[in-house]
Amino acid sequence: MVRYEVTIFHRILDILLLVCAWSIVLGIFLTASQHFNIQNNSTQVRVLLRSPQDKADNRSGVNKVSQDARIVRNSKLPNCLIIGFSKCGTLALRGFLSLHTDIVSPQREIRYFNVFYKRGLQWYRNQMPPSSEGQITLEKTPSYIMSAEALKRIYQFNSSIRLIIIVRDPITRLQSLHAHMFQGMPKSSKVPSFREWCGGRARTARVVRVADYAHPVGNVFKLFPRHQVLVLSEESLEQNPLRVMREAERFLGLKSSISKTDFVYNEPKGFYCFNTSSRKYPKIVKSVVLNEKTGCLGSGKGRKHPDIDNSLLKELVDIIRPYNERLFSMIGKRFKWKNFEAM
Ligand SMILES: Nc1ncnc2c1ncn2[C@@H]1O[C@H](COP(=O)(O)OS(=O)(=O)O)[C@@H](OP(=O)(O)O)[C@H]1O
Repeated sequence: MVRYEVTIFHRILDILLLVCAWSIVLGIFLTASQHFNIQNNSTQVRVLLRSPQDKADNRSGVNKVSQDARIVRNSKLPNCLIIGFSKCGTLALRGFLSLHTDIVSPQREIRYFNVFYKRGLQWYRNQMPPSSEGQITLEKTPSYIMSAEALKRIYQFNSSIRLIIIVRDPITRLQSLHAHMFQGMPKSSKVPSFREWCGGRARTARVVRVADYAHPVGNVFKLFPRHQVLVLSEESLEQNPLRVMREAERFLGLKSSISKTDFVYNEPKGFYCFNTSSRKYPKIVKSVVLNEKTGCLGSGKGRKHPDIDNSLLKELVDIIRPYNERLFSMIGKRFKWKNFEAM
């Protein structure tokens, strides 16, 4: 009886050992096949980019649709951000930079660091266009600079990221904002005049919220070293986009690839627009919302600004000038702003 029980016990032990051994073999097999699959996938992506045409297409961002779907895995998180300021030419700046063969950029403002942060980094990455090794991924959300919290998040995300800031004559920025908020509203709606909108007795506080660049730029400099931050002006971008592109290329450590034939001055629009016959134009059409026929940014850019009477102008200059001076001493350069030069 005892012998019989011992035999049964040995049989059960044998079965258990056999099961264990099979589990180990199966485990090894599954890990190996997974590993093989990953290797295989990345090889697939690399092989896709191997032919000279593929490489050229990918560098210029002109990927065929069928390839796009597969290369999308290759999207990278941004290593350069345009963080502000709204109404200061941020779209033109991002668009013109997208002319560079080594820069890719999503079409929309992603607002990850201030609005959609909870969606996580994988979501943020998924918003980026595909890029090849060595290309810079550039995202622009002009409201980042107005949030100290967003700036901290950017620092935590990548403390060596490159940041671009663009500013503009603050009084023109006020006019631009007014036009943005009220132009195209139905005649029946009560639109405040520019003077009313600038505020009555509470004018200073109202105006300073828009016109003080020094405070938000100071928040950037509290976190990031100066050499990682480029401050540009809308006026230079508007008058000489090529010169601004050269400055940005140097800042990003890129060889110059944007040329004067990439832009054309469009008389009716009153701005430089993309040259529709440039070989880079198909890439631009994918990354910037524009009028495809003219190559100019849409009607939301270059609106007619409200007039300012002389007494209001003088008042605004007196309020704003000290803030400009703070900005200039902080960034170590001055911008010639016509509203302030004249007074
Ligand atoms: N090349 C070119 N084409 C069109 N517009 C140009 C260009 N360069 C600079 N700008 C100026 O850009 C201003 C809009 O700024 P943003 O793009 O930063 O606006 S936004 O915050 O994204 O809404 C816009 O302001 P408004 O003129 O007040 O509409 C333009 O003056």
